[in-house]
Amino acid sequence: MKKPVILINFKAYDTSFGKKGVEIAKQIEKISMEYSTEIIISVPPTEIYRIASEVSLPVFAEHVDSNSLGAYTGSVTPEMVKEAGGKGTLLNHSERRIRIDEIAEAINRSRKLDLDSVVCVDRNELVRAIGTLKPTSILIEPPELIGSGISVSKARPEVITEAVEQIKEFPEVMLIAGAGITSGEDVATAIKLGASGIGVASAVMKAKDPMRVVEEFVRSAKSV
Ligand SMILES: O=C[C@H](O)COP(=O)(O)O
Repeated sequence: MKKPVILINFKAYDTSFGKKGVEIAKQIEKISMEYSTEIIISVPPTEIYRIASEVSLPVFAEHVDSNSLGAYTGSVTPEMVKEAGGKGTLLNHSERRIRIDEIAEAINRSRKLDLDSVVCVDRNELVRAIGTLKPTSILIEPPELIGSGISVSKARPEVITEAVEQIKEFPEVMLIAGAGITSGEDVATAIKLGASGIGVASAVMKAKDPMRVVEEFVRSAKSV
């Protein structure tokens, strides 16, 4: 993962899958190329293969299961993500919590497969505990701000600065901030507060013109 990290989580909006999902991914790819900036997208499991085949962006899973291969109906494992063309995974998103032992197992399996892991936490108290597991990155998101349009950068800047302090114990782990990121200013503020980048969903996936939004985010991230 490269700084500034811009991670766009597709979630499960009506724009997140099928032709619309591919279309948004292609628009994001255009901006990524134009600005020579890596943009990571995390997509639903059904879309990993399709989107990874259509664009050159790093495609992440929104979640993986940590069970081993075998008789586990419905599971999506790191091995499957890798085979589908994925480059990494989100873990423990507020909308998809998993246990700490599952997080640890998923990080280790991902690492062995050369997949990046981005572990979401909802509060500063968890940064150290997750940092010791050495994921590629920790994404801190106060849950009450997710999807609110009120950004963590403006409403809870102390969450970012505290997490940035705590992550210093783990120099190989990056700290990303998310929740309610809506404007270029939100992106720039998060980075100025010390974050390595941002995670975002609704401002892009629900936008009338996602390209315009992504372009504004990238320009702001690069301007800091
Ligand atoms: O994974 C992304 C986060 O949950 C942020 O979502 P949001 O940008 O809609 O607030």
